[in-house]
Formats: sequence, C-alpha cells, structure tokens
Amino acid sequence: MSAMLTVCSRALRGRSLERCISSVVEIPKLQNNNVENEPVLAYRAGSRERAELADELKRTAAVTEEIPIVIGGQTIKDGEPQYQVMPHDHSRKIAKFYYASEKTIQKAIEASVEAQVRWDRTPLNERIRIWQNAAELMAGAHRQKLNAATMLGQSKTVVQAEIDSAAELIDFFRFNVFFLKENAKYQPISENPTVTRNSLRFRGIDGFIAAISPFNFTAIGGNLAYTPALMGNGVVWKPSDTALLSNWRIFNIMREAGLPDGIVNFVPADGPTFGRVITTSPFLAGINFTGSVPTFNWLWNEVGKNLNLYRNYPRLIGECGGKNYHFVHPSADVATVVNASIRSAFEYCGQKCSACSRIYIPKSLYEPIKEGLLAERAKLKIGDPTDFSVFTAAVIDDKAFARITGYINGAKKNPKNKILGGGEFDGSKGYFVQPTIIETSDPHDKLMTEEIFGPVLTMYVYDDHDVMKTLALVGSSTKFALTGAVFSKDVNFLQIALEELKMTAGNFYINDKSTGSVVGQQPFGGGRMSGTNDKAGGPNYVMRWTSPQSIKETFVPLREIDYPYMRD
Ligand SMILES: NC(=O)c1ccc[n+]([C@@H]2O[C@H](COP(=O)([O-])OP(=O)(O)OC[C@H]3O[C@@H](n4cnc5c(N)ncnc54)[C@H](O)[C@@H]3O)[C@@H](O)[C@H]2O)c1
Ligand SMILES: N[C@@H](CCC=O)C(=O)O
Repeated sequence: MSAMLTVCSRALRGRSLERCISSVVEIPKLQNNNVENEPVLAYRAGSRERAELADELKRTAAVTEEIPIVIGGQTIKDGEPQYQVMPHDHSRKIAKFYYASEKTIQKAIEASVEAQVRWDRTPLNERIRIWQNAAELMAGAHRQKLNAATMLGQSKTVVQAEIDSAAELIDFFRFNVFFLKENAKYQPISENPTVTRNSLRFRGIDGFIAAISPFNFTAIGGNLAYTPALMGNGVVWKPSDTALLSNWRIFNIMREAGLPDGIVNFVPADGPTFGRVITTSPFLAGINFTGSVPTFNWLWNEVGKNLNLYRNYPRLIGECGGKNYHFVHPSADVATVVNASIRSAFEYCGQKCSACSRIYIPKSLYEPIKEGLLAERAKLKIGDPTDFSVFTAAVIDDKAFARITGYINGAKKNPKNKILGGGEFDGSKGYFVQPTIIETSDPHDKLMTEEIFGPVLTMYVYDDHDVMKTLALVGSSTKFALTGAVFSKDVNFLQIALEELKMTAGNFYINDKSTGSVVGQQPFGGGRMSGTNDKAGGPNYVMRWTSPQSIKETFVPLREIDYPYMRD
C-alpha cells in the first residue's frame, strides 16, 4: 500500500463518525522467509575449494596490504603506521594500518550520525537486498579471500577459518535478515481498522552505534558492525588490531554489495583512545562489544560516569569471557569425553570464548580419561596453519603469549599443580604454546577460576561420592557463566545437572563439547560476568538494534469531550 493522505471533504464539513483520512503508515511487504545454514566445505585433496584457497593464500601472503581508515567513503591515513603480523611467523607483516586520532574518531561519529537519518528512511526491502547480495559474495566470489585473511592474519587452520569467516559470517547475514522478517510480521491489534489502525515500525536509534570487535572470530566483527546497520543505525566500527585484514575484507564486500558510504565507518584505533572519544559523545546510542571483561567493565563505567551527557540511554551489549567447563559423571562415555575435551580445549589454541579450560573428572574414570587425553594430546601437530596436517597454530600475539606462559610458569612453581602434558612454548618465530594439560588438587586455584584464553586445560579429580558437592563448585568457584558441558549416560543425573547447573552457562551442552555453536541452532551468549547474553545468532538480537515506534492512526473526527455515561 502506498502512503496516502486523502482528506475526506464531507468529514471536514463536520459530519461525525465518518472516515476522515486514510492511513499514512506503510507496513513493508517482505518476501517469503526461509533460511538454511551455509554448508561447511570439506577441503579434501583435489577439491576445487582447496585449490582456490591455495591460490588465495599465495596472493594474500605475498603483500603487506595497506588499510586506510574510511569515513563517509573518504579514505584517511592518519598518524603512525601500525602492522598486523602473522602470529605463526611474526616477522611477516600482512597488513599496514593507521590508528585514528581523537579528531578522526570524532569525524567518524559525525558522519555516522548524519548518515543514520538518511539510512533509516531506506526501505527495509532495499536494506535486505544488500545483505542478501553480501551473503552471496561471501559464499562465492570472496569466500577464499575471507578464509585466507583469517588463516594468515589470525592463525586459523582451514577448518577453523571455514566455520568462522565463511559459514558463521554468511549465516549471521542471512539469519539476521530472516529474524528481522519474522519480527516484522507482528503488528499490533486494531479492533476496528476503519476507525483506528495501530502499527509498529522499526527505527534505528538516533545517534551512532560503536561496534568494538575482538580478534578471535572474523564473523563476530561482521555481526557486531553490520547487524545494527541492518536495523537502520549509523555505525563506527573499531576492528581488532589483530583481525584487521579479514575485517577490512568484510567492509569491502559490504561496499560491493551496495551499502552506501557513511553507514558503517571503518575506524581502526588505539582501544582506550577510541573508548574515551565514543563514551564522551552525546550521540552515543549503543555499544556493541565483544571482548574481555576488563574492557567491557571499563566501557560500562565510563558510560555511567557520562550518563548526563547523552541524548539516549546508550544500549550496552557486551559478550565477554568464560571459564568453560566439562563435567564428567562416573557413567560417562570415556572416548567422547576425551575427544570432545581435546577439541574444545585446544582447537584454535583455546582462543574461543567457549573453549573448555577446566574439567571435573570422577576418580573412577581418572586413569582412562587421563591416559586418553595425554595420548591424544601427544599426537597433535602444532605449526603453520596453511599446512593441512596441522591441528592448531600460534596464539594471537606477544601479549597473549606472555599471559598464557605466565599461567604455565606459575603452575610449574605451585606444588598443588602438576603439568601432565605440554608446558613448553617458543615465541622466537611465531607465538607457539604447546597444548598443556595440568592436574590440580585445588578447585579454587586460578587455573580453575580465571580465563586464560590459551591452550591450557586443567583437571580436577573428585571422589565419586562427592559428585553433588563438586557439581555445586562449578558455579560457585568462578564469576563466569558462558559455556559448559556435562557428560553422562545416566538420565536421572542429567536431569539433576540440568537444574543444578542452570545459571552456570548461557550455552549448555549434554554429551557434547562446549564449543561449536552454530547461528540459528545454538544462539550464543553467557550470563553473570560472561556478558549481557543478547544471543547472537538468535531471533532477538536484531531487536536490540531498533527503537520501535508504535503508531495509532484515527480516521474519524472527535466531536465531543463528554463520555456517554455522563449523560445517563
Ligand atoms: N562471549 C562471546 O561471545 C565472546 C566471543 C569472542 C570473544 N570473547 C572474549 O573476547 C576476549 C578476547 O578478545 P580480545 O583479546 O580481542 O578482547 P579485548 O577486550 O582485549 O579487546 C576487544 C576489543 O576491545 C578493544 N579495546 C580494548 N580496550 C578498549 C577500551 N578501553 N575502549 C574501547 N575498546 C577497547 C580492542 O582493541 C578490541 O577491538 C576473551 O575474553 C573472549 O572470551 C567473547
Ligand atoms: N561460536 C563460537 C564461540 C565464539 C566465541 O569466541 C563457539 O561456540 O565455538
């Protein structure tokens, strides 16, 4: 229906209960809705995808790509150059970029605020078309460019890149469109639409959204910046220094897909400088953050301090760290526990927010599980991620290397802790830390309670008859509640665990590893200090980025003030 304003002349002559004007509100007609997860390609020897990836890896590794700041379509090269290096070979620079100055960040804010007004008027169908184009480009022509940048820049093996920078990224783009359409189906009740018509429309939020993304998932950068944009917002995107190249490729795909300049502005910057400028802007409408607890706490505190400055209450969405657990019951299947724990703890060097880093094992299963974990750990090949036989590569940077090895060195000195496997590291060529398994006698040791974010798995062995007491420790010993898994063949126990562990994980797995959530299948996010649990990949996430407006239109003139009972 096109927007109409037809004035009824008879009504204007004063005849009551007559339709006066027609509706001016257009409810968008959105095409039929269906969606499926992007298939994960296998990269078997001789496959087309493997050959295409090999070419792209060569092309990407051959140059140091120069990445500018982009504001309103204008490219800027501000300040001292910075470099993104390959974590597994840190002498090799993969990208050169620039930290935006305070003035440049301010300029990006102004461009986003201005663009938001225009963009919010762009019909939903037009926005959806751009997102669908982008998903097709990511799935086809640019898939291997995204994967190559993620493998070389963030040191991911092919399977870890494919599930992230291909499948999950594409899924975010397709599913957010799907959820937007599903949510748009709801229109409020209109009891008699010829007299009064009620409607609800999605608006962006006036101001700008700051998207601040982590290094460990290319897809998360894309989701944090572009889901607010889909919903009609202007965005200032600060990518992580150590994921710049892959994030830059997303930015360019969105331009190619047809996103107008200025809606998302690409602003690499020093974290605290960026944080200070955005939290002191009156136009701050929201922060879409994924990263560590200290950074999110800092941002939250700054927003609190500046509350009187803002035009809106800024929405604070923060998905943070975890101390994810595997809890093993005496009835568990040992092989599943071993394989799931190795994958969860050591894939991508334990640098998934969902990685298992503590495991509770009953005494009765101690020997087979310990032996299994150590045997499998010893087989893992660590090295250059472009070598297809490698299980995992290097940790992201020198800071991560220092933090993780600090925990390992601390464990070596503590008599309560015993390194059972691994414990070696070498940062001379790349930031390599061997997958490490530690046994502790103290369930409150920092190895069992703090986020390490590296390839370190700590086990605590409990007496079988203390199973309930140990279950209680899972939630009481740490402030995090992101992911967790319980392994058991005893249905009664699983039912108890489901209740006892309810608040210990936003993503809870039964007889499966704590990692590997899929968009649309396991919407992701944790509670307690693991974040605001807005469930990326779920139906409500898009709704966090709209400020909906309720509209009531009345088509008949109002002729009196008194109510009928007053005349009875
Ligand atoms: N819950 C989830 O969904 C989820 C997903 C991925 C990662 N994570 C968490 O992210 C962390 C790892 O990522 P990281 O090392 O990139 O985290 P980080 O907190 O160091 O950095 C995240 C982003 O914040 C920026 N930043 C740093 N200080 C800032 C400041 N004062 N103001 C504004 N921005 C600032 C960084 O430059 C980066 O872009 C882990 O704790 C992990 O568990 C959580
Ligand atoms: N989707 C990821 C979590 C993202 C955090 O780093 C998983 O469940 O493995």
